[in-house]
Amino acid sequence: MEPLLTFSEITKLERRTQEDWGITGDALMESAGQALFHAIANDYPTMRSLVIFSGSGNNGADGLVLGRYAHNAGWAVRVVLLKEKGTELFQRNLTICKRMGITLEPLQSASAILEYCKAQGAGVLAIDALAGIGLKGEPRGVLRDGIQTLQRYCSIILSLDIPSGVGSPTWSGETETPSGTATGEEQDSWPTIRATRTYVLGCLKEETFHPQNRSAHGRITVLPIGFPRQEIQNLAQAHQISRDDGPAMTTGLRRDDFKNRRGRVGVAAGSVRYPGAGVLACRGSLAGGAGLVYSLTSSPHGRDPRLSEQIIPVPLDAHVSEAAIRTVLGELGLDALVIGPGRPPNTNLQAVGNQELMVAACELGIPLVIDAGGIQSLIEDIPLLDEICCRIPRRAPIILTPHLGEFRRLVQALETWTLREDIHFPGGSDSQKTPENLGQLHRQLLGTPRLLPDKARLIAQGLNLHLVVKSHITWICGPQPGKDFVFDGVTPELGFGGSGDILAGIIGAFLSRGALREPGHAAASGVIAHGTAGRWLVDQGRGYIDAEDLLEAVKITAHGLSAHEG
Ligand SMILES: NC(=O)C1=CN([C@@H]2O[C@H](COP(=O)(O)OP(=O)(O)OC[C@H]3O[C@@H](n4cnc5c(N)ncnc54)[C@H](O)[C@@H]3O)[C@@H](O)[C@H]2O)[C@@H](O)CC1
Ligand SMILES: [K+]
Repeated sequence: MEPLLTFSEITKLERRTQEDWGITGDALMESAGQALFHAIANDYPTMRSLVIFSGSGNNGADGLVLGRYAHNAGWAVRVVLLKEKGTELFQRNLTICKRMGITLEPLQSASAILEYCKAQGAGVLAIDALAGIGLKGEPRGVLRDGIQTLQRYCSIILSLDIPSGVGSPTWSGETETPSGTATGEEQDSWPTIRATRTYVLGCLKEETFHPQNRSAHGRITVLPIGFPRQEIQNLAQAHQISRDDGPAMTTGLRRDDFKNRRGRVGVAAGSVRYPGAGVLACRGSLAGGAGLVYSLTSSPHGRDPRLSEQIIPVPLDAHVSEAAIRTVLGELGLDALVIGPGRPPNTNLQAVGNQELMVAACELGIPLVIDAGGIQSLIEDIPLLDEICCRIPRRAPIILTPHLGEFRRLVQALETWTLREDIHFPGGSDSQKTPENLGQLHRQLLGTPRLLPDKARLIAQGLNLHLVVKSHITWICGPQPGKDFVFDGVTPELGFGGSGDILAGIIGAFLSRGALREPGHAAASGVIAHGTAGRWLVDQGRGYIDAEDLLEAVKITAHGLSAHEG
C-alpha cells in the first residue's frame, strides 16, 4: 500500500523534513537527482543523450542535478533553460552545471537542439523539469512556451515528479452522453505535458490520481529520496492499493466455512427493461465467493437458465407492504443486500421501490451496496439519503458505487439541496425536520472547489457512508479520515455494459463476509478482484472481454484474495 499526499501536504512534508529532521533541501535534491539518473539509465540502457527542459523552480533544479550525474557518467547532456534566475537550489545547481561545462541553451534554440539530436541518429530522451508541485494555476508566459515546445518536438518525454502543467483539477474532467453516462473523455483545459513516464520523487501525489490527470503521467515510478517514512504516513489521507494488498483486507475462508457462513447476499436488481443487470449482479456475487445468493426481483431474469440452479429467487411481484418487505428481508437473514443494477429509480415502474428496500434493510441492520438505479433514487430524493445514512439508529454499513457521471450528479444534488419547510421524513418527529448534517455538508461542498477526492471525502464523512467512485481510476472514500484508497489498475477493456453490475455483486459478496469489521476493505477487495481480473484477461491476450470472461476470471482473483485461515 503506497501512501498518497496532496501537493500542499508534500510542501508540509518538505518543511518538516528540513526543520524537524535536519535533512537539508540540498540533501533531498541530491538524492533525487542521483535516484533519477540510476532509474533512467536502468529503464533506457541503450540511450546516452539527454535534453533537459529546466524551469527555474526546484523542479528545474532536480533536472540540473540529474544532468550533472548523467554528464559525469559520460552522457551527452544539453539543458534548455526558461530563465537564468530562480530558487536558491536552482541557482546553486546552475552554477555547478556551468562549472562542469554542461551545455546550457535558452528556450528559443530548443528546436534546433532537438533537430540536431535527431540527426545524430542516437535518439534522445527529453526530460521535463519545467514545473512540479509549485505550479500555481494555468501555465503562462515562458513556462507555457516551454511546455508547448517540449510536447511538439519530443517523442520520449520523461517527467520529473509530475508532468508539467498538472495542477489543481477542476470539475470539468469528464463529460456525459445525452443518456447521462460518463464517457470518460478528458478535457485539456490548459497546456500539460503528456509524459511517456513520470519519475515521482519521494511519494505519490493525490493529484496524479484525479481521473483527468492520470493519463498525462504515462508509466509511473516512485523514487525514494529520503523523506522520513513516519512523516509520510502521518500526513497521508489515502493509499494506493494493488493486488498484493487484497489478502490483508479480506476475511479469509475458514476451514469449517459452509454456505451460510460464506455470506448470504440478496440482490435486488434487474427489471423488465434491464433483465441482464440482475443476472450479472447475482453472478458477480457468486464469483466473488458468496455462499448463498437470493435474487429479489419481479423481472424475468429469475427464469434465466444460468441462475436457476444456484440463485434462490425471492419474487417481489405483488405490491407488498413495507412490513411485508421487512419480514421477507428479515427471514432471509442476509449479510448484505445489493440494490440497484438495472432497477429504475422510480417506484411507479416496479412493484417494490428502491426506497422501501433501502429503508427496510437499514432498519434491519443489513449492510447495503447501492448502485445504478439505487443511486439515482437517492440523487432524486436527498432526504431519503439523509434518512438511511443518518436517521436510522441500527443501520449497518452503506456502500455507494457511482461512476463519475453519477457521482457528479450526486454532488450537484447535494450542492443544490436546500432546507425546505415541507421536507417529510417518514416516521420522523419534529426535531427530525432539521437535517443539520445535510445543511453542514451542503455548505462544505459549496466551499470546496475541487472534485475528486475532496468532495467524495466530504460526502463519505458527512453522511457516514462509503463511496466507490468508478472510472479508470477508482477512489474509495469512507467515513473515517485517513482510510481512503485509490485503485489505478482498471483497464479500458473493463468498460462495457454489465461490468459495473458485476462489480456491485462482487462487493456485496466481500461485504457479506466481513461487513461490520471494515466495509472500506470489502469495497477495496471487490475493486481489486474486479480490476485484476480485467488486467489478467488482457495480459492473457483475450482482447475485448465480455461478462462471461470477466465472471470466470473473478472467480479466480476473488478466491486468490480470500486466503484460507488454517
Ligand atoms: N528541496 C525540496 O524540498 C525538494 C523539492 N523537490 C522538487 O521541487 C518541486 C517543487 O519546486 P518549487 O516549489 O520550487 O516549484 P516548481 O519548480 O514546481 O515550479 C515553480 C516554478 O514555476 C513558476 N510558475 C508557477 N506557476 C506558474 C504559472 N501559472 N505560470 C508560469 N510559471 C509559473 C514559478 O515561478 C517557478 O519558477 C517538486 O515538484 C520537486 O520536483 C524535490 O526535489 C524534492 C525535494
Ligand atoms: K515536471
